[in-house]
Amino acid sequence: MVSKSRWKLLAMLALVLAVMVWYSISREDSFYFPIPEKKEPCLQGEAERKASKLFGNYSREQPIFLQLKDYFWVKTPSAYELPFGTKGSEDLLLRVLAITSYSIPESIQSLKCRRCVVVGNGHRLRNSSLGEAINKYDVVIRLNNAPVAGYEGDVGSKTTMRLFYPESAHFNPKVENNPDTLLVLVAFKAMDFHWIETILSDKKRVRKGFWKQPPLIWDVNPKQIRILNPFFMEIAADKLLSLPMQQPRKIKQKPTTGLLAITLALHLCDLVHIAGFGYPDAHNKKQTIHYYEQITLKSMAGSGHNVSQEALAIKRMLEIGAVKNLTYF
Ligand SMILES: CC(=O)N[C@H]1[C@H]([C@H](O)[C@H](O)CO)O[C@](OP(=O)(O)OC[C@H]2O[C@@H](n3ccc(N)nc3=O)[C@H](O)[C@@H]2O)(C(=O)O)C[C@@H]1O
Ligand SMILES: CO[C@@H]1[C@H](O)[C@@H](O)[C@H](O[C@H]2[C@H](O)[C@@H](NC(C)=O)[C@H](OCc3ccccc3)O[C@@H]2CO)O[C@@H]1CO
Repeated sequence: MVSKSRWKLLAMLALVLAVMVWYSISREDSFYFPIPEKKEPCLQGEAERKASKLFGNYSREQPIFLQLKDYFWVKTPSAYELPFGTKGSEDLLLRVLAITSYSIPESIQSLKCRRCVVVGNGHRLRNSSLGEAINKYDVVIRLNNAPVAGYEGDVGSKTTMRLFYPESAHFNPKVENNPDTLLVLVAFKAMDFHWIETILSDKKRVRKGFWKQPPLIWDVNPKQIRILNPFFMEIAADKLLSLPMQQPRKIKQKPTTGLLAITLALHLCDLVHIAGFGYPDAHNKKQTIHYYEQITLKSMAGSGHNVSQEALAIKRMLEIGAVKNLTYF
């Protein structure tokens, strides 16, 4: 016969177990009883296979970031000037790569299947509550000076990479990035290389030559800096937007940083999701375009972007399943 005290002990144990189960479920992180996280299935090479329909068979050998070691081995110099190539900016670039020349971190390189999300700066992210979902991707790519502080619920807080140029660099990079965020410089003109050189080697800053004043003091760890291979700009411009690579006009046509980031993600990742992409239609003069500030399409006059052409390119990517959209389009 089981004694009364044994029954009591069993009842106590059952109660403790029940509390543990309840606590685990209510915490959602399943500390006691791990439930496998329901992540999107990731198929190795899937993004590349789908993207080849858009890009054709372009070289997958191209490095994501420019590094001194690759640069010296380049047999044929770049055919295009910035932002589509490095022609004419070689000396400046070499000086930059002598200071900062790092590759993809092992934590990304070693992933068997890379799930990536590109977070555009569009207003569609406002009140989206996508923050938690965004933080779950292996690689979160953000753009320009888009903030996370105060918007975590909608846009998340993880930032694996942030693409930027001097005029779009956040003045307070430590607040809006993680300590290991890769700050990826997209160079549009030779002065952009010069700016990063002056920042990293603390040389005399130059104020002229920018269309908007970039930070003069920029508190970042040089190990976080990467220089994006202009090849991706060439691919986005040529294959997605059919832009001419040599443009004589003053306002040169170029892809937006977001379209560039999607192009890069299709090269780097196995699964590519996007969020926060899509502009209001051209007649909508009052709709604010960003999730973090009140500006309209008018602010983009003179930018050299063709947002309707880009929308078509993104729609095509969605149709063939190369990317999936977390917001509406
Ligand atoms: C005034 C101006 O030059 N605005 C440009 C701004 C500005 O320089 C930076 O925000 C820094 O202040 O940068 C751009 O882009 P921006 O920083 O606005 O947005 C980043 C990317 O998100 C996508 N986007 C944004 C808003 C929206 N409603 N729909 C979207 O799809 C786009 O793909 C966009 O690239 C840029 O770099 O491309 C493009 C904008 O033209
Ligand atoms: C991805 O492009 C970035 C951004 O989205 C564009 O709006 C911006 O366009 C600027 C353009 O690059 C500038 N051209 C040059 C040669 O610098 C243009 O310059 C006109 C100008 C010059 C001096 C003072 C004010 C304006 O300004 C455009 C913005 O209005 O380019 C970004 C990448 O740099």
